[in-house]
Formats: sequence, structure tokens, C-alpha cells
Amino acid sequence: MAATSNLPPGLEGNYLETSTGGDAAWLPISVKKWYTNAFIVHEAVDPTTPGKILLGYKKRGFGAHLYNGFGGKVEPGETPAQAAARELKEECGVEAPLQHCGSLLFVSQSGPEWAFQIEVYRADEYTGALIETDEMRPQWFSTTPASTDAPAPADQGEEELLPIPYDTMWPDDVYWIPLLLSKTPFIGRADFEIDATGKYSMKRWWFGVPPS
Ligand SMILES: Nc1nc2c([nH]c(=O)n2[C@H]2C[C@H](O)[C@@H](COP(=O)(O)OP(=O)(O)OP(=O)(O)O)O2)c(=O)[nH]1
Repeated sequence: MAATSNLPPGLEGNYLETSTGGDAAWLPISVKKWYTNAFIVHEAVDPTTPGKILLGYKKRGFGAHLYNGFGGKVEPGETPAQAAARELKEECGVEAPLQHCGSLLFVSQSGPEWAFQIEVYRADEYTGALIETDEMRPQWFSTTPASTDAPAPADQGEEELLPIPYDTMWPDDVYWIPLLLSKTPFIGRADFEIDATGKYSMKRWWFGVPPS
């Protein structure tokens, strides 16, 4: 990992670059709005009990038809941590000891006129019963890369989980979900262009972690 002095505008601190790409100029940021995104991750116990991550299939609204963590806007008077807990409960019915693990800044050309500041949380456990809501359909995915030789859970009489569906997630997620899984704090920025069909594609991105 390279030490960096080229943090994108809007990010601050001492971070080492983990991934970067695109050659568009960084878009200007006028206003930021705060959002949250929360994930439940069960660590692998052994080769027959692989790790898994809870995602939700977003049924409506912004990011519809993509899998994501659970989250939304930070409401006036709330801290991001309070908003993350509220959104998790509203969207899939559970409570969890969420820990802050990352901060992301997303800017889009010809989309919302504000930049999205997203505080990302993770918990190892949850309480309550998972439910499908009007907004999200929760589903567990395996955190074991599909290419390993680990025995499939189905062989052990367990529910077979699919790998994380990056093709049906926001295009930046593949750069920071692995950091979330390894409990490595992260920051990042991605700038998007939106085509006539409403599809977001990344024009420039940067992700980094604190020096170890
Ligand atoms: N993983 C990922 N999540 C993103 C990206 N961009 C982005 O807005 N999100 C998340 C942040 C929020 O969790 C969610 C957007 O919030 P939302 O529009 O669902 O907010 P909300 O629930 O308050 O909305 P609403 O009920 O008022 O319609 O999408 C991204 O690039 N990757």
C-alpha cells in the first residue's frame, strides 16, 4: 500500500491508499447530507461453518433492486449512530451493538445536488427476529470467496449461501466491503455519473485505511 498525500477533496487525515481509479476531475461539493449503512457479520468459526454477512435487497426508492446494508438518512437531532440503530430496526426488525467502521463520501454528476456522507457500521451479533419489510428483504451471503476449496455448507447439512453479490450492489462496494469484513477501518470517496436509464457508474474513486 502506498502512503498518500493525494487524498481526494472532502477527505482528511493520515491514510494509506488501498485502491484508486478513474481519471475524471473530482466533482465539486456544495452541500453534504449524512446517511448510515449497517451490516451484521458472523465470523467464520471453522471450514464447515463459514462466515456470513447480512444484506438487504432494496425493494423501492434510492438504490432499488440492489443489495446493501441497512440504512438511510440521519434525521435532525440524531447522531449517525442513533440513525444507524433506528434504520436497522426499521428495515429488518433487529437490534445490534453497532460499531463505526468506515466513512464514505459519494458525489454524483446530474444526480442529487448534495454529496452523500455515509457512516458505515458493523456488528457481529444481533437480537430480535429478522423480518422482511416494505423496504428491504434480508438475506445472508457467504463471506468465503467463491474460489476457495472449502467444503460447501450444503455438504454439511447447512443452508447453502451464495457469495456476496457484488454485481447487484453499488459499484464502489467491492472496494470497501472486504475492509469491513476484516475489521479494518476505512475511508473513501467515489464520484458517479448517471446515465439516461438512471444507472450510476463510477468516474473516479479512492479508498484508504489508517497506517498500521
Ligand atoms: N453500499 C452503498 N450504499 C450506498 C451507496 N450510496 C448510497 O446512498 N448508499 C446507501 C446509504 C443509505 O444507506 C442508502 C440511501 O438512503 P435511503 O435513500 O434509503 O434513505 P432513507 O431510508 O432515509 O430513505 P427514505 O426511506 O426516506 O426513502 O443507500 C453506495 O455507493 N454504496
